[in-house]
Amino acid sequence: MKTFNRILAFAKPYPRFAVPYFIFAMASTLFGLVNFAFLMPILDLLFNATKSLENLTKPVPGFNIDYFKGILDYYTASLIQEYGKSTTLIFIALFLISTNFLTNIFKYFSQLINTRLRATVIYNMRERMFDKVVKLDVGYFTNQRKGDLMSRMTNDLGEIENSVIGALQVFFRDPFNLVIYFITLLMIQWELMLFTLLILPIAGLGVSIIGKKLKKESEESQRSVGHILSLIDESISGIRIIKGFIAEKFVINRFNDQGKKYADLTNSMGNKRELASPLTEFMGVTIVAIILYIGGNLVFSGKMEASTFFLFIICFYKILEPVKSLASSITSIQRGIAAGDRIFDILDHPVSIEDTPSAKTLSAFTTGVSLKNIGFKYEEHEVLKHISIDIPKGKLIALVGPSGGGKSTLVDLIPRFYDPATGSVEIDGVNIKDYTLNSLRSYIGIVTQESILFNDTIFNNIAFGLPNITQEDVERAARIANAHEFIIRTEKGYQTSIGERGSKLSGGQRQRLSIARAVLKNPDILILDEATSALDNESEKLVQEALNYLMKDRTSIVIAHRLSTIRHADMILVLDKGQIKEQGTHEQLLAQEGIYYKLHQHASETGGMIIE
Ligand SMILES: Nc1ncnc2c1ncn2[C@@H]1O[C@H](COP(=O)(O)OP(=O)(O)OP(=O)(O)O)[C@@H](O)[C@H]1O
Repeated sequence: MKTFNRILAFAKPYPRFAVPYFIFAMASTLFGLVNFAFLMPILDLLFNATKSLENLTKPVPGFNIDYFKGILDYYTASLIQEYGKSTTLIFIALFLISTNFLTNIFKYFSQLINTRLRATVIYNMRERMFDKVVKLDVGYFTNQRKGDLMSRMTNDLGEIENSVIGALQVFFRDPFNLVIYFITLLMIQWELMLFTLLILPIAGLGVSIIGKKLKKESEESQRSVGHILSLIDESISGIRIIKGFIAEKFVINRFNDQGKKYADLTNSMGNKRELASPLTEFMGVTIVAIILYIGGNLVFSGKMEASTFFLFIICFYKILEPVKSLASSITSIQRGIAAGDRIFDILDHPVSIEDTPSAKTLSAFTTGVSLKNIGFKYEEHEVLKHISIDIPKGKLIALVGPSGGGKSTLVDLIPRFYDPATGSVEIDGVNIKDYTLNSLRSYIGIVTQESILFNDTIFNNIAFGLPNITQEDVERAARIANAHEFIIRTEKGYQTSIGERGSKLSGGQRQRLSIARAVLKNPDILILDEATSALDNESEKLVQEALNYLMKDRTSIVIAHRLSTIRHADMILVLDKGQIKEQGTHEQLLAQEGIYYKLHQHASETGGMIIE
């Protein structure tokens, strides 16, 4: 129930939906009831049971069925006396049509409110989820979580849209209908009504058992969708490797296994879900049969009029409808709640890297960045140990070392993608945790090994996230990054869309766009993870030139793979197994004939790239 309430809370403030909905639903039900009431005089007319006006007096007002029936009898008799039976039938039929029209028009209005409620809740939930996902710590996003996250943001929300909000409609509308019909039935024949009231809960029991089973299966099935999405994502992004390794059969089998699991679950859930409605209907009809027997005998013995009994039966049927939909809602809501739980799992996930209450704005960078006795673990895996580095402003620091040595982890600590377990990162002597994240990151530019581009225009990829950027600004950055020439040769220039992850561009072009983005941001501190894949000579030259410009006069920390970059570095740090093993300039390190010396030897033989 807690999850249900939390989902509902996305519709706040409630009165904007509840008040108009209540008015329309009430009007619709009341007109529906009046509509049925007109069936009584029609039946009396057809069966020739209408009393004549002389035998009738205007009924005394009161809140009971006799009064309403008395009124109908009285006016029907008056109409018959004045216009004859056939014309009276037309009148009543016209009343029937008008009340039915009103019933449906109000029903339609109430549906409109529901539709808006549904759209609002889903819109708000999706927005809140995306907001949260973007704010989650970098460490949250592992590969297996990607598909799961996508599944929660699409399927689980869809599930909520279909089940919970659908059920909400039923929960709002049907209890109200039920009460009105119950009151009417009580007014018609309370003994008969009390009897039915006793039997109805038995019908509900089976349904609630089905609902509980469904919730468990539903959780499993949503997890399974997450796996399926991960597999699709992995296979599409890795299609070259799959084909290259002739691994199609392997991935197809893996996918089919997961698909089969999901199909079995869907099947089993469908079997249970579909049982709810026929089960209640069957129970309902059994009860109607009993009522028919008891009520019929009341009519035979003259204790109840045939038309009144008819109204009772119709009202009872009317009750079955909401009971049935309430029953199926109880089952479908279980799936929605399972989906809701998965969504709240994300919304409630703690974010550990955020501004402290006393965080200040970093407003100037004057002396340098220092890492003081840093230690870091990924869960239990110790990755960095006792790292201390001073990076004076304006210097270029190259990080080299074997793969898995901890280079990427180390640079991730500077923009606070992770916080160190021990020690501190300081800017101008102040722990970066004392600065606001936004101000800290506004001083840092990042160029990653794989160019991270988005499915948007070239302009938007370069101006990415920066406010008030003009065409001139973007062009200037692109020229500096050696990208302008190729951009203007594309179909729509800066307005050309580059496809998903920049798939319509070459590797070198992608790199130059990421460099242009960093040039435009003009950060004081640059973190650069040099691409390891070699480009052709021409492209390599263009990229290198662009990088050289980008690093000029900045404080740069480079995970370096190119000897040319490393040679220019003011200081080279050799990181191995999480520790700084060697430190110095190119010449100093070569003279030591240690790890750097070996890496350099190897790189010289393989064409200038230090790649382990
Ligand atoms: N998200 C993570 N969760 C758990 N362990 C991780 C994670 N990221 C990296 N590691 C581990 O931390 C160690 C250091 O990884 P890191 O990526 O920092 O090394 P690196 O020197 O940058 O390597 P490379 O040059 O290959 O990129 C590795 O042993 C790696 O397996």
